[in-house]
Amino acid sequence: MATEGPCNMPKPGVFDFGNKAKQDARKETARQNHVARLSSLSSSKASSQGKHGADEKAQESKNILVSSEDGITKITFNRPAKKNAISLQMYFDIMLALKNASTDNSVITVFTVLLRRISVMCHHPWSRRTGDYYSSGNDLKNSINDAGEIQDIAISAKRLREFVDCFIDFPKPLVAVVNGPAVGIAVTLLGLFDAVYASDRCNVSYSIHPSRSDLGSLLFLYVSKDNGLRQEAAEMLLFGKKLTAREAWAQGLVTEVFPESTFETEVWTRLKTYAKLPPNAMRVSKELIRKHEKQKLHTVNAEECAAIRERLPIEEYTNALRNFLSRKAKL
Ligand SMILES: CCCCCCCCCCC/C=C/C(=O)SCCNC(=O)CCNC(=O)[C@H](O)C(C)(C)COP(=O)(O)OP(=O)(O)OC[C@H]1O[C@@H](n2cnc3c(N)ncnc32)[C@H](O)[C@@H]1OP(=O)(O)O
Repeated sequence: MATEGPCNMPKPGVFDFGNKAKQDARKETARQNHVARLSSLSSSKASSQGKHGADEKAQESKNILVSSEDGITKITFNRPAKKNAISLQMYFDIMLALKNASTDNSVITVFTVLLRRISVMCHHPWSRRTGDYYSSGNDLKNSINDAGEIQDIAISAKRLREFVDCFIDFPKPLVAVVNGPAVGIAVTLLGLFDAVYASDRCNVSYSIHPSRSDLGSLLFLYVSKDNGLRQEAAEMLLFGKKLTAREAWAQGLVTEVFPESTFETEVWTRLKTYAKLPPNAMRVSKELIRKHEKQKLHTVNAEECAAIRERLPIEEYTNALRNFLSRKAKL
């Protein structure tokens, strides 16, 4: 049986587990391609990191834009057609952007989404509004290979651990400007920022269907703390309860909520002021503030990724993916 080249056989439905035995060879090739893809992304990351010095120009990337101005390095999600779902390439682009930002001349690093301009029938020729979503979380197609099979949870879990570690260890002030709903890992990461500014049109949710492969322990650590909010945190993580920006603020996941109409102006004015503060003092201060919890975060991250690798209920996960991909289920 051919194991390379285009597949002219009728394609089995996504996750159609019947009659797959004949396709073992092709599946193995697809698996190897997937691993090779992950490895090549990983090694291109390493080689680009070698090339990028502290002051070199920002990386070029379609779905993750990086720019630096007024002491602020901006890392911008730019995949609006997919609600800013984070593809494999984007994970690596973000890691590279963080690595570069940690040594560039900027004072603060900010995550945000690209603003889209839409034409509206009103006094102003253009009205500005944010893209739909801050991010819809992990791209659910990341763990599917060319043959439509669930693939390589182990390698993904390892990479995921490295990815989250980049946020835990980031040395400069890290700010999220959340001007749209956030889902899944995009919410988990919020707990690792030094400030999270949200517009009142944003909500956060953890995903109601089990396609979430992030098990939420990192986030629980943050939002539950000792502040008596353990049940509320568990409700979001276990049952996928969607929180408004204000509810997320009450849980300590958002620093401040702004009205959508003034969000951009207020937030960026503030950030530009912060970026004029003494950078070294901020770095040292961040190091001291985070020092004691860092080890705990690394431990929880490692445990979570090990649980993803060893204990993820594959059947529930594949069913949920199948339902999403066949448009039967959404958040
Ligand atoms: C360093 C390497 C690391 C390796 C990484 C391995 C990964 C490990 C796992 C990490 C743990 C993370 C967990 C999570 O983040 S779980 C959360 C995943 N997200 C979701 O479950 C959300 C799914 N999306 C939805 O429910 C809806 O799309 C949504 C409610 C967000 C919006 O609905 P709406 O009706 O407004 O829009 P559409 O559904 O029509 O979406 C428009 C297009 O966007 C595509 N889309 C949206 N979200 C995703 C997604 N998360 N993954 C993939 N694609 C997504 C959607 O399919 C539409 O595309 P088409 O127009 O082509 O159909």
